[in-house]
Amino acid sequence: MIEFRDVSYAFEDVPVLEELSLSVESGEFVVLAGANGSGKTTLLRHCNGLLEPDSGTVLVDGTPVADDLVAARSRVGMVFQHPRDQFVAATVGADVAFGPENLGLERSEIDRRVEAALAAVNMAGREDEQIDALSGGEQARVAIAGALAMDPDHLVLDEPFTGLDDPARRSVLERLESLSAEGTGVVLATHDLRDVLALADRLVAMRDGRVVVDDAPERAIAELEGLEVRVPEAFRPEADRC
Ligand SMILES: Nc1ncnc2c1ncn2[C@@H]1O[C@H](COP(=O)(O)OP(=O)(O)OP(=O)(O)O)[C@@H](O)[C@H]1O
Repeated sequence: MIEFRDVSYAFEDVPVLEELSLSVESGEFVVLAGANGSGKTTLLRHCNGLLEPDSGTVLVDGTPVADDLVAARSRVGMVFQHPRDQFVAATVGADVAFGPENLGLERSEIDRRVEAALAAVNMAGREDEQIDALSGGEQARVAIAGALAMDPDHLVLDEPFTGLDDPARRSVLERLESLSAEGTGVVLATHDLRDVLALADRLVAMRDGRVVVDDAPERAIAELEGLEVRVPEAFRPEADRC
């Protein structure tokens, strides 16, 4: 479980998270929505200690992140908004293998994970390609594959669909759905609620650093008015459709 308990955080003196509490159970699929600047990225960066709360606590499986950064970072797989920030190797295969290698796994298991993770993002067989030579969408897919290959207990993804074409997006969604069914907790921040609402157990929406909606998707969408969250047509009440 990932648990935020009364978390407050400010950049300089500007409050960004305000006494925010939220829990995500193992195996739960939570979609995080909210207008630009509502605090989603700031919240997610607390999951593995990239940011530390000014007050309050973030716990991963019961242990405060600050007490055991290594445990938090191996349990929580993160996919950042800007994939370039997370590459550590020059080629696709070496980058995706980096995390499993650090876990000390056997070579055959590492190779199996790299192959499966690349297949899940429609990048099968592209291990030898240079990351610098990939398009933005392809780099985003490699970043997701890197997190998948860690086989983490929880996956936290910040706008993972930016630049992804439809087949890649569908492939990633299918993988997230099966991971969640197998017990991996998924937290996905996105502006693009297309398709993800059908998979989500909960939709959490933020405004001004607080959680203002936390409900099953079908109920939550009725509470999103005024939050600048665009609800896909299929989920809107018939009267609101164009
Ligand atoms: N490094 C930083 N220094 C100062 N202020 C920051 C920094 N990062 C974010 N902020 C501010 O914190 C607030 C929340 O930003 P955050 O990126 O968490 O929002 P978000 O909900 O993820 O937005 P978006 O949907 O645009 O990605 C914004 O007002 C932003 O300007």
